[in-house]
Amino acid sequence: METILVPVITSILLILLMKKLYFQRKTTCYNLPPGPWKIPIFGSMHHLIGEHVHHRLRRLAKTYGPLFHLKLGEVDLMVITSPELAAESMKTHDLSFASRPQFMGSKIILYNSGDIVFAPYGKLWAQLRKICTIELFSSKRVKHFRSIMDEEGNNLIEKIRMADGVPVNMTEMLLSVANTTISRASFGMECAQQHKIFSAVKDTFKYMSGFDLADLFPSFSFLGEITGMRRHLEKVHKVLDSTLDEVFEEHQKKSINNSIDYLDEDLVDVLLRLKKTGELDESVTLDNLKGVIVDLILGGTETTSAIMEWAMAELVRHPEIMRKAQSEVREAFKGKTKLHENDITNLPYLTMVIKESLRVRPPAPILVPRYCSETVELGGYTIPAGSRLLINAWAIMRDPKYWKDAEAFKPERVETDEQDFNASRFQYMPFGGGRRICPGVNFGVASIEIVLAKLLYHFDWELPGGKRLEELDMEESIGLALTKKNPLLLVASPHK
Ligand code: HEM
Repeated sequence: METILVPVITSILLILLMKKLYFQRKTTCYNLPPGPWKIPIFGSMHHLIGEHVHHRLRRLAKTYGPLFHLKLGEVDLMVITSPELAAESMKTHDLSFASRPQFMGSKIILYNSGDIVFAPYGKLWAQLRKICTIELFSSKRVKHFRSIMDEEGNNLIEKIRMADGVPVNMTEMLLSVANTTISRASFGMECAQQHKIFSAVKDTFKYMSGFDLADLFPSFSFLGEITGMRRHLEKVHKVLDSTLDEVFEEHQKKSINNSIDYLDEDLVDVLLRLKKTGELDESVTLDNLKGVIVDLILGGTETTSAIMEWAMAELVRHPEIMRKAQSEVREAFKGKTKLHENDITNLPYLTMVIKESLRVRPPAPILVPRYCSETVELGGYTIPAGSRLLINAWAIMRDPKYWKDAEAFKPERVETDEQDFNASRFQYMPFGGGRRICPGVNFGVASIEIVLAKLLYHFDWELPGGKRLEELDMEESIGLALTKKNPLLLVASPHK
């Protein structure tokens, strides 16, 4: 019976899809950017198979130019691979591209995309974004959170010390530091539900890329049913939602019994205070606040740990650069038994190492997709309303047209090239750009800086088992962020 059902269902599906796509095609006739050849129904999907999407998209840009078009099922996807066009989309036409596409994952997990990352451009997004800028990541608050980063950095140093020369799994340890830092900033010191929440979030990110069948054929929502995606997401959402409810309730109870000082507030406290004091628009619900917390975990954990991991791998591969970075830190803090975060403010060479790591290994290589809300002209082509836009920041930041010796890891280049985090020149934009630029830049960079400074100050580093530097594999894997495929194992010897 099953053997008959599968081809029957597939055929019905194909007929329905063809009919729909045929009628769609007849109604539109735009001057679209060029793109590779397509097959019926699936369009250019087959061009994305075989390697990581940022690599594949760079290869396609070499043939079709800095703005090309992919038809992926029902979706028109535009891909930008030049700073000029990135600026056009994020500056000149910032408003037209300020929205996000709506994915099944973001709708189910993030309260109908009622969070910051996936909210369509509009009133809700503006409210949540304002909370981020004024409250969650204000310089005062980030300064306060630096003490959490400091403590977590010290705990890491102790763990590595205890390994006593046995190779340590830096990948695992750095992720744990990033997770604990975000957890403490969000929920406070003790959060019994932390692991449940983090593992539920981890369970969902693979459905947020927009490349799932249900997201490429959005008007055929039953595809989510057939592939099992909807069921899985709903199950995870239920666990995540009820656990976040518990955390919010506990915080609410705590705030009724005690008044909490500004600097003792964790991020859940801040969100609840804003809700209680009526500083938020009435349309902002508790679900939106839970969505914000999920965003902080999604956006602020693996991105930060990935860059610390890549930076350590690059430093170990380049002993000259490692020596220079270590000399800077060791000279600055000579004689101290412990580095305090207050001291870690003026380390220009370390900042260069971080900026260069973000250039060669941006944690979000194709940023976060944008949605075109009105038809615009871009680079001499028409981008129809409803198209999705990807900016291949990874390819732009490795383009030899803009970067000398582009593939090489050279922190010194930061002295001559402008690499600011605000993407004022769109050759460098690890945090995106325009009005949806990452709001967690200061938080992220502070944690990376504090942890790396401590690692470099306290230890000398080498590969285990007498491995040669060239043997350190730098293979990539893409999950929530661009990470090393294989864990980074290093031997640490305490610096006397
Ligand atoms: C090295 C660390 C990080 C990198 C490379 C990074 C990168 C990015 C990128 C590329 C975007 C999309 C920007 C765009 O569309 O133009 C983004 C958005 C976002 N990031 Fe980050 N991020 C980092 C750390 C953080 C941290 C620590 C947090 C919070 C704890 C955070 C929260 C967010 C949020 C909420 C958004 C959505 C903004 C919006 O849509 O308005 N990120 N990030």
